[in-house]
Amino acid sequence: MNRIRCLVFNAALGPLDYRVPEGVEVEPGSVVVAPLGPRQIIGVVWEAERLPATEVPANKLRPILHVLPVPPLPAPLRRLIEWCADYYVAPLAAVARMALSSSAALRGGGTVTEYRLTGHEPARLTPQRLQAIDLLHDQQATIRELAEIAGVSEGVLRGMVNTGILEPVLVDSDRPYPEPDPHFAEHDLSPDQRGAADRMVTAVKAHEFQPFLLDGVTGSGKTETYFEAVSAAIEAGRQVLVLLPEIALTQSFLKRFEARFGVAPVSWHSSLKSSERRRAWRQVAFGEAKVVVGARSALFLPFPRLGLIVVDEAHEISFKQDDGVRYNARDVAVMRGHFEKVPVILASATPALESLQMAEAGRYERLVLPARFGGASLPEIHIVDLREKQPERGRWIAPPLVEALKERLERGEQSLLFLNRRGYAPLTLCRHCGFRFQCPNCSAWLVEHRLSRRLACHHCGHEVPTPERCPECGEPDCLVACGPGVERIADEVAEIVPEARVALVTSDTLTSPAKAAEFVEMAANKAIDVIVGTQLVTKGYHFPDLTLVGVIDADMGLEGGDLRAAERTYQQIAQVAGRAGRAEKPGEVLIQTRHPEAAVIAALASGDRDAFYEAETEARRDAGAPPFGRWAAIIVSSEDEAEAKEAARAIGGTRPDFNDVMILGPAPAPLSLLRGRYRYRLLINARRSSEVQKVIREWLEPLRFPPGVRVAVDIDPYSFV
Ligand SMILES: Nc1ncnc2c1ncn2[C@@H]1O[C@H](COP(=O)(O)OP(=O)(O)OP(=O)(O)O)[C@@H](O)[C@H]1O
Ligand SMILES: [Zn+2]
Repeated sequence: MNRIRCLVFNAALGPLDYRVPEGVEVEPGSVVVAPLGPRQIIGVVWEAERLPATEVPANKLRPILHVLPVPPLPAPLRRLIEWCADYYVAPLAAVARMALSSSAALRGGGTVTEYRLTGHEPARLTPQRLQAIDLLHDQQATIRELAEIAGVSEGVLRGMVNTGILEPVLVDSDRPYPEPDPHFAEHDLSPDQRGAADRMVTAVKAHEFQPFLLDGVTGSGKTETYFEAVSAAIEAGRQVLVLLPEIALTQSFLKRFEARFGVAPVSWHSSLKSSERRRAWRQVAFGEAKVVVGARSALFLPFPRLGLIVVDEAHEISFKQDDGVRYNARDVAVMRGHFEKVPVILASATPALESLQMAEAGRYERLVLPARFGGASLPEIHIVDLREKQPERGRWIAPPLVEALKERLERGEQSLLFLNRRGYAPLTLCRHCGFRFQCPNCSAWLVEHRLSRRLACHHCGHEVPTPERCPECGEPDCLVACGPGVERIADEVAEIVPEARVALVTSDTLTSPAKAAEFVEMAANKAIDVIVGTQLVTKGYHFPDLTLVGVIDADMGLEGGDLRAAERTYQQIAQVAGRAGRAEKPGEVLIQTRHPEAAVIAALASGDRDAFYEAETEARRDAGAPPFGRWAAIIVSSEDEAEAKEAARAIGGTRPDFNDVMILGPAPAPLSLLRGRYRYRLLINARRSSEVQKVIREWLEPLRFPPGVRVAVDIDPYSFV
């Protein structure tokens, strides 16, 4: 058989058939280069019977040009790609592209030239060269990447190579990673940890699909416990994938992994240099990289010998991708485990209701760690009713929290204040004329960032310098900040306890893995007294001297009114509370709220997680919401408002009529303008058993739209804006 079918990476084309020239070997999964008109395209050989296409007569078939020097995408990964395309109503090629995530890796191994400082510094330097020298310490990368880091042109750097300030280094992109040693530093596990670990290890050894919900309170040692399963997989000669929700968490994970296994694992995330990406992808594909820790995109790496998947902090919503292929990495991880026939561990102290429900139904095995490791107790939780205990005018920290902060400082212990809002203030207006700063590309207010003296949109990244005068009425010094952001809270802390060393931790300050590492280092060495942070500091971290957690505004997350608002609030506050008192010294948590009577606040105060989840489960059941019913969204957008509206109306006008499917809209999306595109949404609610995907596919397939219109389908949406 020398006819092959290829999945090609061109949005406008379906699968194409080609001929395999004499002497060339391909198999399903092979990555090939094929001609398309005068151009060349990359394709993946696929089983023809699984990928219908129009048959081309044999004499018209063009031969493929060559096979790329990488192993074929393994069959379980091909099945996963098909499943994702089908489940998330996405083009197969768009999903497959996520597996071929390093184009350099596809071209083969070989060497890359990178550059680094030599230490030689001429006496006279241009300002640009000085800037480059300042910023390139400890960096080694290609000229293009260094230019980005240093903020100078590639020409400047080339000049520096010529004068010996920078030197070339040849890097072999196929050099292997050091191997983790499963027995490097084994820990004695507590009886609860042992019980859970044994179950997971048995499943790893049996090499069978088994999802586990590792449900352990904060500080119970979930990481140490699943490390046992990782160890068993390495020993069995298999590869392991650990998914983390954020790059910021990777740093402390790398350290802990190294302490247990002797070397750091291979990491995979969006800020890898291209040479690191190429090396990691190839080492994974050849089965050489043993343990990979990564963000959700690591899920599509071509592991040939996977033995275990771990999803840590599995409840995190950042596992949901909200553009391109809109998938949920937690769910896709379970499916990959299914196709690979390996166990999948979902670890969390605050599991998603969906995951608990799967455990209830017997589909996941629930392993419980009911207590903190080493005898530490869970922190005491107190509610601060803001209606009775008001902060001073223009302040946000109420007297009980002020007192607690001062006390910690006197005792030399650390505090953490949590507010999930970046910047100084969420809204800025003119005192004189009432003008409000709005994003030109989005229906959203600009957020003041005082540290960088800018007003920024948190949706599209649009930024302007904070003006001296109101752009509307021209008054000078008339801008007022409304409401708090973390920067404002940090200022307030500095006023309350001026001697305290305050660290602001948000995605604006922890901008790289190196910055994250620096923060962890400082906090662990007690060079920080008070941490003020967004959701970035709520999970994963383990600082033994941190004994006070203050939640500035527990009501904030409840305002949006979205399906998961209460659950998310519970998770966020329980996680941040879980940072307190993790070692010998007991922890205390103060939660500021105007609604102490709200079910979620009451549950947090009493620590009665089960009651909260039960009530929430009943509410979801009544509403036909997940996991009992299905939601899906269709989002229509265009830069032209009328065009978007017309397309949404056309979709609405052909809505199918089913008894068990309810279709709402089209209506302008709550965020009706985003990144310059006008948006309309339709929401679909269906009973669990009905096939929402099939309904949507058949509904949208016959419709045609102008080229400027985008129609996105979001199955199991998390975002309702
Ligand atoms: N068996 C053990 N031997 C030694 N140290 C342990 C053991 N189990 C846990 N620890 C230590 O206890 C601390 C808390 O454990 P870990 O961070 O794994 O908890 P966790 O359950 O992941 O918490 P969270 O969900 O809050 O992130 C860590 O410093 C960890 O190294
Ligand atoms: Zn914007």
